[in-house]
Amino acid sequence: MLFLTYSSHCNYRTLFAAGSRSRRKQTTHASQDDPKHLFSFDKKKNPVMASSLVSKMASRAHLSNFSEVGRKIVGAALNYKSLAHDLKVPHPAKPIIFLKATSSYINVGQVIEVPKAETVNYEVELGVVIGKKCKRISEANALDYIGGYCLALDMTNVTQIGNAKKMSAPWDLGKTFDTACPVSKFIPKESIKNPDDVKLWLKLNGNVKQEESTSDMIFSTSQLISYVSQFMTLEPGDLLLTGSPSGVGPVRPNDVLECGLNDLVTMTFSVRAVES
Ligand SMILES: O=C(O)/C=C/C(=O)CC(=O)C(=O)O
Repeated sequence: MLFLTYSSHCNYRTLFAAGSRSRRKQTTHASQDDPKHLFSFDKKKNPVMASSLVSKMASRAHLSNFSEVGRKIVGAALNYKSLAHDLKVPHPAKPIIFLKATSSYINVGQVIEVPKAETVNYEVELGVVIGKKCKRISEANALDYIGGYCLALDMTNVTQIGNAKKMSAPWDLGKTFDTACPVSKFIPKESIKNPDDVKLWLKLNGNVKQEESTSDMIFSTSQLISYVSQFMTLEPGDLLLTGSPSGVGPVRPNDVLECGLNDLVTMTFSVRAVES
């Protein structure tokens, strides 16, 4: 059970237990949330501090479940200079934004499904988990609204996107099929000092296919958050996929994808065929 704001009914023990369970599963950053450290003040003498602490813990527990509680996944396409160079396309003048349904999330242990007669590409990406509700925020303030991060794969059905392009139709069927958004555990915001300078890599069956720093992004993390927030309210738990560097390519049944972000997280997913 989670309490998002402090109230007279708030039960520190229950709330702490929720946060603690979540941390055990999701992170190794025990020291900063060590209960002894967090509770080394007198709650009766410091009610404001207690209230703020409870909110902070509730918020962390909530965000660490972003793939269950988030209401949208917003993607940025063609956001790496290296990919634009590979594809021989100009840099977009404004971010190219698409949505993925949250039903496309899968977590480690689940399998990516690929229709037998269609081509699905892997795309490794930095995912930004929104921490606070925001609407029409400036680039200067955008990083304040980040709650944390994850490593993500923006699995993309290029057969469907090709069909959509021919009809000038939206890309949805190529971006938001079931299993199209494999994600890692939640990475606390403090673990990444600068989201515009983290290293992403991906191996397909043990061979490196993608390896790039987010410093190659065309639009920075703050530019993307600010831009998206001009059009839609971003809410806690929403995920922003920041685009994929060069080296994207197709997966086949029984392939194994392994990817990583700095030395913070790695994740592995396998691929299976399903009927088209
Ligand atoms: O043009 C296509 O067929 C597909 C493009 C993408 O999937 C682009 C991205 O999503 C990206 O660059 O991250």
